[in-house]
Amino acid sequence: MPVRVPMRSLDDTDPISLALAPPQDESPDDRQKRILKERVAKQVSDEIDAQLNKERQQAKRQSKPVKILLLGQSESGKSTTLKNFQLMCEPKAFRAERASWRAIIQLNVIRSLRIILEALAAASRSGDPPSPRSSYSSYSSRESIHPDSDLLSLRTRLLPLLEIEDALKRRLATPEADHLHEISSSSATPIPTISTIFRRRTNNEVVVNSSVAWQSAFMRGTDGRESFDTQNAVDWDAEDDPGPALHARSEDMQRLWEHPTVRAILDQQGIRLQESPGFFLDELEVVTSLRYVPTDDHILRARLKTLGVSEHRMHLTDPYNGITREFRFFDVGGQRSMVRFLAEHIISFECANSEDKRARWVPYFDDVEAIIFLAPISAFDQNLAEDRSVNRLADSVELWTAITSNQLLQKTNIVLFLNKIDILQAKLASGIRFADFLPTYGLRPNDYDSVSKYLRKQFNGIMKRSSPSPRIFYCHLTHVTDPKSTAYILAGIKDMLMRSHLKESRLIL
Ligand SMILES: Nc1nc2c(ncn2[C@@H]2O[C@H](COP(=O)(O)OP(=O)(O)OP(=O)(O)O)[C@@H](O)[C@H]2O)c(=O)[nH]1
Ligand SMILES: [Mg+2]
Repeated sequence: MPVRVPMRSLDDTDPISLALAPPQDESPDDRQKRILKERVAKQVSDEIDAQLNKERQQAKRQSKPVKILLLGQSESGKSTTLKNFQLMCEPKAFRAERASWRAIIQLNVIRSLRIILEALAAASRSGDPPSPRSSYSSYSSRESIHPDSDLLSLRTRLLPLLEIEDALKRRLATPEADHLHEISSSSATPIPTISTIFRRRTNNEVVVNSSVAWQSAFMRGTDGRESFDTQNAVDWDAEDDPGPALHARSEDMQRLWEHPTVRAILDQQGIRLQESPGFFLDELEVVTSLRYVPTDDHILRARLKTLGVSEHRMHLTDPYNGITREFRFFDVGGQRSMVRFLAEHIISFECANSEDKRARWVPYFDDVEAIIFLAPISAFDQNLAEDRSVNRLADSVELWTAITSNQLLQKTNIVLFLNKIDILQAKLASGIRFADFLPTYGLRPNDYDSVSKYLRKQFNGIMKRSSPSPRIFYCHLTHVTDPKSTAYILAGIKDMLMRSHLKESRLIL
């Protein structure tokens, strides 16, 4: 016969319920008092919840989006900083774009290959070596080196790969991408851009206006689930996928890159590929593997030049009070004319005579909460691609002066990133002398600590002298392709902006 076990309610065994249960010998009077006390406590708790809710709603209604402008010359790291923000705050969205970045990295590899093949062609031609061809060149005249027949046949085998560049660019320019742009510009705030989607070479670079959904051209249709984060996002069977062709020639490319004569020719022509953006030749085996999907690190290092201004919106939550705020980032393509135009006309009083342009642009830059200004301090020995007579560091200094002296921006927080410190360290360690390019540096030591300290002081001095009213000097020495150190800095900036924005909205004192 089965034994009957007395039934116990779940609450009888739950230690929390047991602890909160009234004493067993509670008198009717005590019970009355307890119930009253509990009612009062619940009322207070409900009132606090309602107040918090009200504050959140009020914050939502009252607060305008936090607008952040990313400024700096081309290749200073603005888009990479934005990618870091995305990686930190919206990692799922960041990783959803892996398939698209795979295509950009393939373009970057082909670009490096083209530079090498062109250098070989130049070296094999008798006569004078070529003149410097990029801002990464500092041609030093020496006796020319000629590629041997083995190298020339390697070159012949690799030449057809250059056609991949055109195929990828054709995909970037799919009708779908154009269509998506139309949708985005009619449903969200349209940004006046120089062009919608752009696929031409500027200084041998592919340029895309990243406000356009160019990414869709390389992603397999998906419903936005986790699959984005996996190999599923890549359409491995796409007919025009360059992956198999790159894989088939991977060993040849590695042989080319590691060939001592190639290194000598590049060196002679002053081409320092390792320092150039989108450099992946040291990882050819990985990036040309058949099922290659970029890592976070690769995405940060991929190079895609920004054209015009692109707007990115993110919703960030303040961990202290749970209030979510919209952040709008304006990534201003660093082409010289664009940045200067912005600095000198759009966001200044001087544009009184160009009312029309001002009216069109000001809504985007009005009420800018903060500017993140990037100066790539490793570029002290390079000249601008747009104007060979201008040193890149001097250009950054000039731009910094224009921004910090701008009347309209006098209340705007400006955060300075002295960026690309990894390249600066490597350059100084290799013996390149800072004082050779900046004579005022004088006889100070040619090491990273001294140079970075000196530059920090110079940028601070300029801000102090040129700012219309005193402001705090926020400055970070950054290496924005390193997500860990960058996340730490960006988290601090995010908190600062949340706080100052709340203060302005009078939501905190
Ligand atoms: N080694 C190194 N590379 C960096 C660093 N910051 C950016 N880069 C690389 O430099 C290249 C240019 O960076 P971007 O973020 O595209 O530069 P940008 O300022 O947006 O340039 P534009 O779009 O032309 O205005 C990319 O390939 C980045 O990965 C850095 O701190 N160290
Ligand atoms: Mg950019």
